[in-house]
Amino acid sequence: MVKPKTVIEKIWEKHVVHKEGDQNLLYIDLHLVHEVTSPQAFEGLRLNNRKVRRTDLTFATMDHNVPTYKRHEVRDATSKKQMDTLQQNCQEFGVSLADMYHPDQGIVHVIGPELGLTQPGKTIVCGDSHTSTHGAFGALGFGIGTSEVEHVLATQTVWQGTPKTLNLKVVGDLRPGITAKDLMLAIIAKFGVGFGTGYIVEYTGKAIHDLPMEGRMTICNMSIEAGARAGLISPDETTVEFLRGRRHVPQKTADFEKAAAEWLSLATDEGAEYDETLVINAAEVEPQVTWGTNPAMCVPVSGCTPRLEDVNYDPNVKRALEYMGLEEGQPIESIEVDHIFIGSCTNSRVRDLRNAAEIVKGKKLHSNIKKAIVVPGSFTVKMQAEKEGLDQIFIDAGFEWRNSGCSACLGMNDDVIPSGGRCASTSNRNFEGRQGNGARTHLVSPEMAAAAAIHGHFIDVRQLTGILN
Ligand SMILES: CC(C)[C@H](C(=O)O)[C@@H](O)C(=O)O
Ligand code: SF4
Repeated sequence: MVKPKTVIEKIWEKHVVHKEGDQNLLYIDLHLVHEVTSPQAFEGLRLNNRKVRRTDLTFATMDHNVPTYKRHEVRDATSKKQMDTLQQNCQEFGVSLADMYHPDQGIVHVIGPELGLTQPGKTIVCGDSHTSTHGAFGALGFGIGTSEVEHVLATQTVWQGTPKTLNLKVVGDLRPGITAKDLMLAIIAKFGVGFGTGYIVEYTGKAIHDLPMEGRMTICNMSIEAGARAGLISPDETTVEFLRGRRHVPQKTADFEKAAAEWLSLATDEGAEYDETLVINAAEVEPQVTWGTNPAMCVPVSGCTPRLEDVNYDPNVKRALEYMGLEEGQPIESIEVDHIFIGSCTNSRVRDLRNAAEIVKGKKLHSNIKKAIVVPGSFTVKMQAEKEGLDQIFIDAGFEWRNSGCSACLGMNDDVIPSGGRCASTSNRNFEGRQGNGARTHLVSPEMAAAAAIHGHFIDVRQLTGILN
């Protein structure tokens, strides 16, 4: 009998082209490039007189630094330089680029799946930690450093240590009104920011496979916040249907069906073993809100910030509460916010925007809110959302409707939260200073961000939708 295998083992084995001890040289099927982590890599090629080995497997976009308000107004000199450099490098090395005016432009982890570049079974790298997002498709997506970006550009391979595998098993069903973001925040809150260290995580269980691709991307995206090397979900019919008809998948029906059959065969076999298994019950998950400065500092919206005596006077908790300007034991619902950010590679796809718009529709921003922005993950998302009239729903409520990019997810462009500002954010990181010096970030789902926008403080969105009274 053939030994049952996980999707991780199946993809891994197909891509190891050379081994030295514990180190494996992996062939890379797709290399995504952005302006921040590529300049030195291209410079390295230039100095060594090398070419990009597979320009056909390399795609670049501008996302981190692009202005989302007025496209042509790049105020920051470093941002401008990085974008100009990417433009020149792509031209010189023959790499296709979606620059900030290109219809395919968007956050690198949004456009890969959107264009059908991301496919099951592929090894995908990018000089960006959230490359794990692509794992939603049953692909192995790794974030790599700039020197590795150079290595992949030159050789289309990368060195990786042999991974350990972890089964993050989600039992039970998510209750109505609970999102993939809540589930992932609850997973990190339960198992900690280090549970994935050294592992490639596969998310399994019915609740995971019931999620649409957007929700799966939200889950896999945040694997990195738990220290995982990658996170993925076995491909299934939902994966196949999402990809059907996209630009880079086989176009003829017969060819697509053949590819789809191969993709489905990659799913983890019944009885396959993992190095480690963790279990969470989806039915216990409530809407989540982070109160601290890492994603595990998170509680249900009905909860409170920790009491110091309950956490042994943990200095990290104390410091986080201080930075966040919160009291110990403070009810989450009493926390008032003044900024709202709906966007980032975690939650900026059309479905995310639709879900937020549903909450906002016909309402107005609360007077506590100084600024609320909606930043579509890509130009394509923006166009689709506008076609559906979502932009108008947000604008009527008092939100700003922006152009696509990473925006206020990180303080690398003009969209920063001011010092002392408190933001309900749909992004993935709440580190000190992440959204700007002294800015305070609370990670939530798009629905919860929308609810906070209307009420000026955190509130269980299920109260607004009639799921809870
Ligand atoms: C700028 C880039 C290297 C960085 C990353 O790797 O994740 C960014 O995308 C982030 O989210 O902090
Ligand atoms: S949206 Fe945020 S997390 Fe995603 S790639 Fe951009 S900066 Fe990184």
